[in-house]
Amino acid sequence: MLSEKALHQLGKVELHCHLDGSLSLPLVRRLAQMAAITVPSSDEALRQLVQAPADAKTLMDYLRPFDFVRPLLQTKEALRLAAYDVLAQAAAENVRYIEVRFAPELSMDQGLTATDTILAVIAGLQDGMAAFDIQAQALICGMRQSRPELSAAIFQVAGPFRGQGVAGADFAGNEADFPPDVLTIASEAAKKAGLPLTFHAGECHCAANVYQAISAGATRIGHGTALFDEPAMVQQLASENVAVELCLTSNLQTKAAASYAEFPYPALAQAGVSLSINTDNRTVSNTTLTREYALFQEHFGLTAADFARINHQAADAAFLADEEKAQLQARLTEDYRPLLAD
Ligand SMILES: O=c1[nH]cnc2c1ncn2[C@@H]1O[C@H](CO)[C@@H](O)[C@H]1O
Ligand SMILES: [Zn+2]
Repeated sequence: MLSEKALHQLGKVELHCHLDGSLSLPLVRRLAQMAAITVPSSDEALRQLVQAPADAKTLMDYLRPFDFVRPLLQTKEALRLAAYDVLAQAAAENVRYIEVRFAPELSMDQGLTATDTILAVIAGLQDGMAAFDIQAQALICGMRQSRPELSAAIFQVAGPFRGQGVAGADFAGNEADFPPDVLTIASEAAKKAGLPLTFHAGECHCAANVYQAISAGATRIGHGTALFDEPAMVQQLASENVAVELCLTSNLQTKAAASYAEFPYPALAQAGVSLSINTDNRTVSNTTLTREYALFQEHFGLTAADFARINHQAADAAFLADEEKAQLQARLTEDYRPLLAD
């Protein structure tokens, strides 16, 4: 068993982390002040506003705290501080590389353009990379419930930033009512703009969405929870090298998985699917990446060798240029060498 401290010290790669779901409480207070929004003075009361409700029964219940956060992220300064804040948290738990995702359209209520939001987040990531031992890129989310034409336009604007701070594109939000095949215009636009695609899919007991996402060109799947009892599709992911971004705590909160026993990790690992372990939302899910590792150890028996394998798989699935990917792999090899020595 790895101790809490040993889990904390492991080098990590995180591919699925939402900016707006991962703001630290001190930053929430600071942003609220900047936006002249009154928030409760006790941390406990504030936490209730930014955390998924304990009685959430669906993804849509889980997403409620994002409505509270949205007005806090309407300026370039706020977005820049937010990106820095997430890197500070990730670097503190030895994340070597992270892709931080956000939806430009949710920060355009007060006049920012999509380009403004992207530049502000990139600037915050650069601040974080200068301050901490971490590499980072942004992933641009389209919101499924919005007009696909809006997501298409945002991806078009984001395309030129590929490799200059932007990693790729994603779709988040209401999956049950907006499956991948109603978003064709937007996924085509992402691909045309040169953005590799990951897709939240299989988070609403809807394995068909995973299939649709792959057909739409996704090379990674966010969650994939519904793959639990879909051996044929699991096999397809393995043979097509489609990577799955696992988000364990989040899946229990949204009821994407009814229990640990219904989480697809064992089936995916057994089939050799490329995996990563992720928080999804540090604040909304009230977790850390280290805590997720502890849960994987406790419930699925992962060892240092498993964490090494999964982090190398995550690095391989990262939307990074070959040279940067090789550097990241070398760093992970160094990180895990002392743990894997016989
Ligand atoms: O697990 C999730 N499933 C689907 N959408 C999500 C999840 N977590 C966050 N978001 C959505 O993504 C937006 C951009 O970051 C958030 O505002 C939230 O609405
Ligand atoms: Zn997510």
